[in-house]
Order: sequence, then structure tokens, then C-alpha cells
Amino acid sequence: MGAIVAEESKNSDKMTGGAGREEKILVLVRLRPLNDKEVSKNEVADWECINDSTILYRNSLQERSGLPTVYSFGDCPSKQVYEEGTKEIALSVVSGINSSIFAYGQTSSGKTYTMNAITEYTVADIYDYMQRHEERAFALKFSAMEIYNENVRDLLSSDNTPLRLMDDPETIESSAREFIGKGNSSTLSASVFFIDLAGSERAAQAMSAGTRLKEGCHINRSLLTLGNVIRKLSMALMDFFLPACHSDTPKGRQGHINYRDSKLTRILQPCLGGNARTTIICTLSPARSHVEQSRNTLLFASCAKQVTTNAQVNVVMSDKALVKHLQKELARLESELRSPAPTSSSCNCSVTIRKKDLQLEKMEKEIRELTKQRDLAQSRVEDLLQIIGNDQSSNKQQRHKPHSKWKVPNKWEDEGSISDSSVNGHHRVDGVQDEDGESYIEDPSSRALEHEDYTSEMGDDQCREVRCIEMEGSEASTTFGNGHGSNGRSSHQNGYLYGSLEQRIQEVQRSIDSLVSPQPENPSVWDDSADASSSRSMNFSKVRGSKGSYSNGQSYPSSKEEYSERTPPSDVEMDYSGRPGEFKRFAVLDYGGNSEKLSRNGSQSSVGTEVVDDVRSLSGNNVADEEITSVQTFVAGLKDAKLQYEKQLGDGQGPPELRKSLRDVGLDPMIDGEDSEDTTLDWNLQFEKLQKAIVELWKICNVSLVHRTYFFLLFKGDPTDSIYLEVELRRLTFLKDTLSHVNRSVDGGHALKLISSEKALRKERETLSKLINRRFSSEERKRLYTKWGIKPDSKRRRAQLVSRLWTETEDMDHIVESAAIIAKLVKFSEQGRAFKGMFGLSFSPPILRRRSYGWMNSKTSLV
Ligand SMILES: Nc1ncnc2c1ncn2[C@@H]1O[C@H](COP(=O)(O)OP(=O)(O)OP(=O)(O)O)[C@@H](O)[C@H]1O
Repeated sequence: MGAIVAEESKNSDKMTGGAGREEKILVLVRLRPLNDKEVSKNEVADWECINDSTILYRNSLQERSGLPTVYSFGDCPSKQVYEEGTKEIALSVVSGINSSIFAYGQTSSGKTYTMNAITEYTVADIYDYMQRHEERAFALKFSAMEIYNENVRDLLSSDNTPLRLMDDPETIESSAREFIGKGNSSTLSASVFFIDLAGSERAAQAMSAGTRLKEGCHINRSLLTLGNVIRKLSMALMDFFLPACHSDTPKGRQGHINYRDSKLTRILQPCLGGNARTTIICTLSPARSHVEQSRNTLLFASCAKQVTTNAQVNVVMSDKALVKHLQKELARLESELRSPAPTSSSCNCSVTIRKKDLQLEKMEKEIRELTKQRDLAQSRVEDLLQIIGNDQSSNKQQRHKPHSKWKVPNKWEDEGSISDSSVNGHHRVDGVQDEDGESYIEDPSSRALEHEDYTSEMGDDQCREVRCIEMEGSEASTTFGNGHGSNGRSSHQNGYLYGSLEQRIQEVQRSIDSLVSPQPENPSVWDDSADASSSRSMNFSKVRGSKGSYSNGQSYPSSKEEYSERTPPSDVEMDYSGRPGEFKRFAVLDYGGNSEKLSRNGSQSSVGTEVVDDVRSLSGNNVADEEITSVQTFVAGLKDAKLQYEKQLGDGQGPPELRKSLRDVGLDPMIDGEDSEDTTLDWNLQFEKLQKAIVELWKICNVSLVHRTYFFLLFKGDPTDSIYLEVELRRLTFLKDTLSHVNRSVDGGHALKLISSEKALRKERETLSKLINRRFSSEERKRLYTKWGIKPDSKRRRAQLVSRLWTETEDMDHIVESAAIIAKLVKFSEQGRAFKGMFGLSFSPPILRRRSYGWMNSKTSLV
């Protein structure tokens, strides 16, 4: 029977140098045949190699049924054992890798027989290799030793002097240095061990007395330590195959491995768990009488083959070569870091770890960034919630005061607040009833539309949709008044309104014509004596103590169509010509499906663009004219704003904001229905204060000069103007508050909005300046320049003139003259005629019908 080779964990990978590689110990089991002595004793062979990798225990004893009876290994003679089992590992030494081959087994099992053969073959091959590679430097150490009774005997030395183990590595290195000193930059330094252990059975069998006892103790210590080391290394159970082994190390757990407990384990340390490739040849006797030892040996083999070593190429270098090598290694690592190659084995763990570290750094950075964004978003949400909370609490208070003097208009009460639903593009109209059964519209969309930051995302279609919803909401809410009015808006009031305004426009225009073309002897364009119709005192004289019909008895359209046709959209704030430029994006209205004509870019107002078109045709359709808001557009916007305002006034009360605005200018809220002389006088005073406040706010809010002019010329003190003044003041206050609010809530927002409105105003001045030469004769221009302190021949004199208009808000003469000049520039009178035509065609019912409705009998009269 021959040797058994090729244990299943054999690792055939070649060691090519460089980084260390892990591999399991190669374990061979060699089963010798029955020897003569055993045959003479009629021993029976209970073990049989049934194939190249399996040993079968034939005599399966029942009492040992718990032990395995089949062991998988291989079989071959000594040469084959060497060639197929140990040669590769033994010859690793010529590559600078330590290697060791040792035999384990009971006495007379064939350890010496096997190791002698293996050593001979190995040494022969190594010398042969070195002879074939003379150019290479080797520093090899051959150690063939027998370890017995804690003594180590050098089997290769002629004098058989025991090896001095501690000197061994130094000896190898000193040999390597010798090579280097001879001009070699580097040399391989490795050792190969051939170890013949004492019989493993002696530890158990030598427990007699005297010398044998001492021997047994030493053997026991060496093998016991080896068993512990192997057990710990393999984390397997080894106790039972060494009967005298009593380890306190917990089973199955690798604790400290004490190689220093015996010379055997000290010598074998690199072979068992370190820098070496190792082969263990376990020898067996097939005799039945040795079955126990054979089993133990096989169990040892089974454990040992789990042990892993980590062999490395050992190179001794000169300093110069070392530096060169390290530089090369550094370059390689840097290259790997720059373009890490996919790792295919555990030796690239450092690269993998580095990659993970980089990923972690990136993720931490992302987390920090996200955290920052989250905190910022939270901060903004809190700000917005606070704003909404403030507005809601304010609105709540207002809703629960149905009998307050000024009824809270739902449309305006939420101005400046932000609706969540608007952000999502949803607009909800909820009818809410107060304690007295009055209906209010809870329409977040209207609130949202006031806030540019949120509504800027909305397109024109959405704006129209919002208005549609509001119309429906208006119908659904049945009435906004206090029950005095009918449920259905009277068309005659529209007619009345426009008729009145038309008449007043014509009045004003006549005075303007005289003002802006002043007689040299009468330069005071706003002299009351110049033209009765242009005089404020004239207008005041016409006051007949209006009842303020806009405050009471409001009626609303009986159908959606009527409302839609007759009433411009309710988002009057958006379409108001007095808005700063940044609100222009919402300036889209639909007068019966004619929206394309109505969305005119760059206009200060988009209301009533049909009228603008009429005016454009009258004025020759030049570019400058196109950029001027028509008075009809302006009036239409005013009308819308007023209607909305009236809608919410209902019982004659007004929004607290207005009351505040009025008080800010030193006025108490007006009381309708007081037809007395005192009231008229009070109103005159109030009007002047209101007008002054409005003029000031126009300047602060960068309101269009054309708007200022129209408003100033149209509303000059008639008590029926009060509603317009209220609307204007309320709106300007809102604009001012919005700007300051934006300033508080958004960094730079205030500046941006102001810049935006300033830019629009600047553009308007440019447009107006272009009209000076067309509207004024050479003589008129000369007089104007002189009057306004501008040299008639100076550069940009037109721009200088226009830039001075509406700047001295404290000087009413300045304001009056500014308004007169701009009125001339925008052809106020021609627009008035077009305005008249427009009413006939589009909006106003025939005069006869209007009269038939008896609206002329109203106590309210504007003219
Ligand atoms: N594979 C084999 N084929 C034939 N004979 C063998 C074989 N192995 C060992 N023998 C013979 O078995 C006997 C014992 O062998 P060996 O001396 O090598 O055992 P050992 O394990 O070294 O014993 P010890 O531990 O006492 O030194 C020798 O006579 C040897 O020739």
C-alpha cells in the first residue's frame, strides 16, 4: 500500500512573490502496509485506501460507531508523495517563501521513512534550481531536524549539533547581506523546514516511570502544545485525539495562541499560522492494534487542514533598491487610488476600504448639505406659517364682527397672505356664513394671487380659471349685501357709472386742453378761473350730498353670463393700472372671449384693451401711443376695483385696513347718508388729506405717472369720489405694506420689487418723453422748458422735463401742472371721445333703457 496524497484543501496556486497570499495547510495522510512484525503477530489491516482520496476503516466497531469510518485523502509512493504533494510547497523557498514539511503520526507509522525521501527530493531539486539560476541571489536555509524529548537535532549537520533556534533568522539574513555586499541590490531570503516529530502515541503510552516518564512528559508537552495550537488555529475540537490534552481554552473559539509553550511550536510557528507554506504528512499504520492512534492522527489531519497560513516573499534589499522599490510601490498605489481597478481578491482590501471611505465622505457631505437645506426650508415654512397665522387671526377677528362699522371684505382681508392651495394650483371657494347669516367667500386663490412669489408660477389660463371660480362663488353665495339690494346686479349702475365718468372725462379734458396749452398771460394751468370745468372748486360746488349709493343696496348679476359680460374679472388688484410693474404678469382679462387682444405685454394696464385699440387707431397707432394706458383702460380698472370693494362693503362698513389707512392720513372713516353742510365741509377737508396721502403713496410705490394723472384729473373732490379714493388709498397702502413685508420675509425682495417698479416707471417716462415733440408745438415746448427750469437747447431736455413730473409731492401746483402735461401727452380728450364710443358698443345699455330703469332718479349724482 502506498502513500496518500492530494488532500481536498490543496491549494495549487503558485506563489509568485509580492503580497502574501493565504492558503490552507496541505495535509497528506500516508498509510503504510503491514510490516513484518505486524504480520508475524497476525495483525489485521483495518484500513484500506478505496480510492485516491479516501481511506476506509473496515472493522467498524459498534462501540466506536460515533467516529467516522471513512476519511478522504489520497494514495501514492514516496516519489509521488513528493512530486504531487510536497514539491511545489518545498520549492517555494527558491521564490523567497518560507516552507515547511513535517510528519505527524504514531511511532513506526513511517514518519522517518517519508521525511527522508521528501527531504532528499527537495534538496536535490533546490540545488538543481539554484544551479540553473546562478545569476540570481539566494539566501536559503535548510533545516532538517528531529524534535524529540524537547531536543532539536539538526539532521543536515554533520556533527548533529542541535540548532540554536533564535539565531536562525539572523543567520539567514546575514547570509542575504553577504550577497548584497557582493554587488547584488536584492536577494531572496527564505528557509525550508523538514521536521520529523516524535510518535504521537508516546504522549499517552509513556506514562510509566523514571526516564520514560520524563520523556513522556516532554513528548506530551510538545504534542500537547502542538494540538492546542492546531486546535486554536483551526478552531476545531482536538482534545479527544490527544487523550492527555486538557486545554482550558474554550472550544470552538480561537484564543491566544501560545507558540512558546514548547520548542516544537516555536519552531513550527511560521509553519502553522504565519509566513510559510506548510505541508503536514500524517502517517498511519493499518494494524488493528493501532487503530486508536490512527484515528487520532486522522482527526489531527482533519483539523490541521483547516489551518490557514499567509506566506510572503521575503526579499532583502539594499537601501538604494529599497528606496526604488518603495517609490515604485507608492506610484502603483497612487495609480490605484486614481483609477481603482475592480478588486478580485482580498489582497485589495486596502483599496476597497479607501473607496468606502471616499463614499462615506461624500455621503456625509451630502447629509450636511441636505440638513442645511432642510433647516432652511423649515425656517421658510415657519415664516410663512407665521404670516398665514397672523393673517388668519386677523381675518377671524374681522369675520366675527359682522356689525363693525366697516364690513370686512373677504377679497381684501387676506391680501398678502399665502394660501397653501394656491401653491398647488388648487383654488377652493367655500361659502361661509357668519353669525347673522351673511355669506362670505372663503377663496384662498384670491389671497394667493396677491403674492407674486407664489402666483408667478401660474399661467394666464390659471388666472382665468380662478376668476371663473370666483364668479361661481359669487353666484353660490347668493348675496353679499345686507338684504337691501336685489339679487342681481343692475346693468344701469354700470351705465350710470360709465356715463358719469365719461362726462367727467370730457369736462376734465376741456380744462386740460386749456391748461397744457397755456396762454402766455395765463400760465397758471390750474387756476380756478381758467375753466370752470377744470376747477376743483367747481367740482366741489356741484356736491349735493351724495348718499353714497355704492355702499348700500348693492345688487349683483342674476346670472353668471350677465356677471361675466358686464363685470370685469374680480382680480382687480392684479389688473390695476396703478400697480407696480411686477404685478403686470396677471394683467389678463377676458371680455367675452377676446383674451388675446387683452393680453398686451408691457402695458401698465391691461384692462379694457379694446378701448386702447380704439384709441390707438385714433392716435395714429404709433409705438409710443401703444405704450400708454388709455383712460378707458384706467377707468375700467377703477370700475372693477370699485365693484369689488362695494361687494365687500355690503352693509356700509369697510375693512379695518382702510380705517387704519384713513386714520394714518388723519381721517376717520366716512359715514354715508349724512346730507348736511357739515358733512360736506368735512368731506372737503378729508378729500384734501386723502389726495395728499395718495399722491405721496404714488411716489413711494412708483405708480405709473399716467395712472396718477388720470386719477388726479378724474377725482377732484366730489363726495361720490370717496369710494374711488378709498379704493385707491387701500390699494396703495397694501402695495406699500407688501413691499415692506417682502422686505422682512425675503432677503433682497424689497430691493428687487422696488427696482422692478422703478424700471417700469423709468420706461414710462421714456415713452412719455417721446411724445413731447408730437403733442406740443415748438413754442409750447420752449415755454414748458423754461417754466420747468430747463434750458430749451440743453441735451435730453425732453427727458429732463418728464423726469421732473410728479416729483414734488408736497407742492400741489407742481402736481397739477404735472398732471396737465401728461394728460396732454396721452391725448386725454381724444380718449374721452373713444371712451364714449366704447360705451355705446360694448358695455353700457342704451340711454333710453337706462332711463327706463330710473337710475337717473337715484339720489346719487355725479354731475
Ligand atoms: N510507506 C512505507 N512503505 C513500506 N515500509 C514503510 C513505509 N513507511 C514506513 N515503513 C517501514 O516502517 C518502519 C517504521 O518506519 P519509521 O521508522 O519511518 O517510523 P517512524 O514513524 O519514524 O517511527 P518513530 O516515530 O519511532 O521514529 C520502517 O521499517 C519503515 O521501513
